[in-house]
Amino acid sequence: SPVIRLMLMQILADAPYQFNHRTLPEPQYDFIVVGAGAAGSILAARLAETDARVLLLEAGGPAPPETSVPGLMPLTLGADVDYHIKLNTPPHLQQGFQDNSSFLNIGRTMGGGTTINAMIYCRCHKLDFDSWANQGNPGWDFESVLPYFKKSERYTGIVNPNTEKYHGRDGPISVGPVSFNSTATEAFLKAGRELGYDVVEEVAPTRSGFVLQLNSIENGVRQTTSESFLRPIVNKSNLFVLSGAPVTKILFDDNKRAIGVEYFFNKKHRQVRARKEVILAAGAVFSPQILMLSGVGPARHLQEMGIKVLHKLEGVGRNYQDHAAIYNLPFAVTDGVTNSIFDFLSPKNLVDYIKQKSGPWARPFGVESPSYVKLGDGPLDWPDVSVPLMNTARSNLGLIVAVSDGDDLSLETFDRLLGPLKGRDTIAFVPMLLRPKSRGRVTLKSTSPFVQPNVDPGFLSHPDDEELLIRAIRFSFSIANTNAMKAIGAKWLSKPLRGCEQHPDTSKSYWRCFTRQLVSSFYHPSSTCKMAPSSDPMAVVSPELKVHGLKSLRVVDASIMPQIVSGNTAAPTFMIAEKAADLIKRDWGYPVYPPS
Ligand SMILES: Cc1cc2nc3c(=O)[nH]c(=O)nc-3n(C[C@H](O)[C@H](O)[C@H](O)COP(=O)(O)OP(=O)(O)OC[C@H]3O[C@@H](n4cnc5c(N)ncnc54)[C@H](O)[C@@H]3O)c2cc1C
Repeated sequence: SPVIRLMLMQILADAPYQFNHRTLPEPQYDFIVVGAGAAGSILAARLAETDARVLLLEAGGPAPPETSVPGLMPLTLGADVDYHIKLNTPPHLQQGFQDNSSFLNIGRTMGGGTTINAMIYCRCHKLDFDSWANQGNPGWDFESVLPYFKKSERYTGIVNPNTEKYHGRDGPISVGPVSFNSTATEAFLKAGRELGYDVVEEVAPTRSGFVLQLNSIENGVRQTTSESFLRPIVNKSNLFVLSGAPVTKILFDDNKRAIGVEYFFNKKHRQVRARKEVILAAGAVFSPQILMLSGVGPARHLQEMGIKVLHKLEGVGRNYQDHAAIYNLPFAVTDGVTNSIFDFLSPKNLVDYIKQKSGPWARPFGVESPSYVKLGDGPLDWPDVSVPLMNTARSNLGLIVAVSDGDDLSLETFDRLLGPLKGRDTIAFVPMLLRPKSRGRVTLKSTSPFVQPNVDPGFLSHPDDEELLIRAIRFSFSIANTNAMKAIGAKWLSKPLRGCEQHPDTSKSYWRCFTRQLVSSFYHPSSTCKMAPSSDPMAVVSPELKVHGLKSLRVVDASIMPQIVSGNTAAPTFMIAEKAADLIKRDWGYPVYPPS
């Protein structure tokens, strides 16, 4: 509520900057960046290092104060800073959710996903990027992109001679190890060793095993790309940031050159011109929506929608990938070994946070430690499954999540899965696929830019994905059955899901039924504007991120990933923006200082 937000603004010295302007943008800029999310905020800031004039347009409003507090992350889900898109899934899937489908959360505010996400800083695997390069994208192999990962990072952890060369120490985004591990997390890492896995550093290029997590948090305050990159340069005269200004269309001349955009601000449609380039950074759902609304995309779909085809590009909105996950595999644990909802409600902990930025409010909410393992077939040592430990499961959290409308399980499923754990300390595993073979699609629902597009995530449409997710569930149970986890009392108490009772308890057919009912998003939509050479029928952008067949238009965000990375998508998106900034500067003759 506005009153609570006002109170928080008074209490929190580090509330996000408001980026308010009293004037409207000028009629023309050199570069127009669409979307101030993970990628857009970085890109606009880097372009403004030159003397070019840069306009950054963001659909959402300023980041509200609660977003700066790591422990309050669940409050943002389903709130006004979240697009909260109901997924389109076939009727045999997701029956465990309200109305048979779950939500996809996407940030709609300054900083985009970085303002509402779980702040996990993940470098992913060397082979992710080598495989991008092998698909015809020179310059995107691991060795070439590593400097761009390091460029945005300000690592605050101690020096480790084995991994120091993979860290950046001078970038704008503060990254550090989790400030506190619960007893449950210690047990989880021990369980990994018991199962024969190493405990490894997140930035190791071939990381495989149980991982010590890194977070983008500094002194108890969330680090977003808008706070880290834009706030320090708000007074630069060549950068104009406008929030609350959704772009509705790209404007083209007769030569298919992007010459500006149409946007909506203060109840009016307006136009602004770009002298050099328009750059879409609206994320994997909205960059394809804007392209399609502008007549760029799959011809038949555009015609069906009554949109004049300016340029046929079959790949726009296709090739959609997300880390399909079972969000909640909850286990009861001994009281006190994990974070509890009551820690958040204690007045002492609130005062600690306000005074010293310490305590549970200062910690990343939820995931403290992931594991990356290979459970599928294939010759390479390239993990295909991740099972993170959530140190506070939803049963414990029922209260908060229900208030924020973020929990979308049906009441019946909630009751069977989490009911038996009510009032107990719990942990949950989140088994997920790192490189799903299924592909989904973003299509238009309406020609209105204010109607969210359809998102069909394609979950389990490839049969191998279902098999692997079942293996991932079983792997979660092997973790729970280790001595280390038994020592903290890990116990499966959930009742069989309705509709799955006919299958013998914990049999493969039971888990198949369970998987189909509960598969959902891990909030990592990507790959809908695939970077690939034009010979690839799904290609949307070139390795320079220029939209094929059009001029002066690029896409720079998570949508360009040819294949989703094997881990959380924010840090790879920072890298994409850092690299794109240099590609653009070089093209226009601005000085480029290659990162070390
Ligand atoms: C709940 C949640 C938890 C997550 N947890 C993690 C995590 O812990 N670690 C991690 O690495 N990743 C995490 N992610 C994913 C990560 O945040 C995203 O992958 C990342 O933000 C994608 O960056 P992007 O630049 O492609 O898009 P976004 O960050 O989504 O930015 C796109 C921006 O464009 C704006 N926009 C959209 N349409 C328009 C328009 N028409 N005009 C103008 N602006 C527009 C949006 O409002 C948004 O601000 C999480 C995501 C969510 C939602």
